[in-house]
Amino acid sequence: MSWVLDLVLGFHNWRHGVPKIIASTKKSTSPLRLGVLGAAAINPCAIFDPVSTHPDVVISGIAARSETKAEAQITQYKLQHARAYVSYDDLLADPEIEAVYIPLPNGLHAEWTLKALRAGKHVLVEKPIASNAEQIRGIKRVSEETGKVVLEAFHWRLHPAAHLVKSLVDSGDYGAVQEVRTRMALPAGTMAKDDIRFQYGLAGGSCMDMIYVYSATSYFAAPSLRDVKIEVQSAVPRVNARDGKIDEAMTTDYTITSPSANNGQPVHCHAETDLAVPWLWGIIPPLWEGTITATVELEKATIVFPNFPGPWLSHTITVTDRATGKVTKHSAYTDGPQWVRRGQSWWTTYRYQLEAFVDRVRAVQGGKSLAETEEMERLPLVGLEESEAVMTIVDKVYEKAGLGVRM
Ligand SMILES: NC(=O)C1=CN([C@@H]2O[C@H](COP(=O)(O)OP(=O)(O)OC[C@H]3O[C@@H](n4cnc5c(N)ncnc54)[C@H](OP(=O)(O)O)[C@@H]3O)[C@@H](O)[C@H]2O)C=CC1
Ligand SMILES: O=C1OC[C@@H](O)[C@H](O)[C@H]1O
Repeated sequence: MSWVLDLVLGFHNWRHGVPKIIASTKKSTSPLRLGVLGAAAINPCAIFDPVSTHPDVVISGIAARSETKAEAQITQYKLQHARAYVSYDDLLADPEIEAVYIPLPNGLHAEWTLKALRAGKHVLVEKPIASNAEQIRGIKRVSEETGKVVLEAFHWRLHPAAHLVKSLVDSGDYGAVQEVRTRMALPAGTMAKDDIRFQYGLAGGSCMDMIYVYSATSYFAAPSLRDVKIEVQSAVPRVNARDGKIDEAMTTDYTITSPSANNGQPVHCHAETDLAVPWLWGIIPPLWEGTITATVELEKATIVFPNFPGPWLSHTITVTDRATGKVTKHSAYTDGPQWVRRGQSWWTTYRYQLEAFVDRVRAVQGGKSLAETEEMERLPLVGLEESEAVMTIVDKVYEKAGLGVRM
């Protein structure tokens, strides 16, 4: 999967002249020193590329289970400030490293986030941040104890396009939210059969991997996720042939009820994930099934946000008036209600994510408490409360489907 992202990113960067921008980016005198746990396939797109244009952060090290693998990434991506570490523990023990990015398999996220926090590092951890909501509560406690930042890599949530849709939904101009539908699917064969996503022991499964669908429904269904009630009405899995505990696909219906919105009435949500859409007649790859969309039905309009996890590539958000059928189009690549006057049209969702992470770490290093940074305006973030609410949906979906909460 990650090779597809690399290819798309290469094209995007070429189209926007990013190589020249990278070459002219000057680092600050004391940039944030970031270590990476694992020479994962996602690293180039999700962390190396954004770091290359951020003036205040450098990759200082990569740890891998094999030193040669870490060295190979350092060489291939010309990470001139980085050194290879022979183990994740070694990297965490290095006092020079101030923050870490964790792109390990899902089942290792909580364990290494806790170890990193206890080693005094700030943490940017891949989605899903943990295997279940209980683990997130543990992360929250240790983050508060240590005063270190933890950000789940819900990169799409930090892009101006997501903020724009949220502001349209919450504006009240289109009435109350009635339903939110999301879908994410990939043709069978996109991932190898033994990919981490198909391994129960590593907290795999389509709901875990494509958790964006639950992140989006909850973001748009309620103005805030504080004190929401989540009830899952149905969760229908298609299980993996090699492992009956792995949901290769899942179709879910649930409600999100917010005490402070919609007169306390539940908002219906429908989410679909599929990591392996079967080939047509077993011979034709269903490329048309690579669909990723979020649709918000409001009293007076329907808002469609196509490719919501990757709006940096290109997007057109449509608002269709229910009474007249009139369609209004929107897009946002910079600025918006949260970033105000910040960003560049070529910034990826991962670049916005890094901006948010570094901003927050710098605020904490500058003497602000975690709670104070949460209150700071103009500091977009995805808080652990939101991570917990999203994971609570996933836990309840797995319980309803009879597959058991991930461990
Ligand atoms: N934000 C996004 O757009 C994306 C996010 N992701 C997320 O990133 C994470 C990694 O995904 P991806 O890069 O595709 O996965 P990879 O399989 O390429 O990377 C996982 C890394 O985990 C390490 N690892 C440690 N223990 C194990 C183990 N027991 N089995 C397998 N690997 C192990 C390996 O590191 P080493 O051997 O180098 O030590 C490996 O490099 C996942 O959580 C996924 O959800 C993935 C793709 C896109
Ligand atoms: O963006 C993504 O698309 C496909 C997934 O497998 C991947 O992990 C995810 O983050």
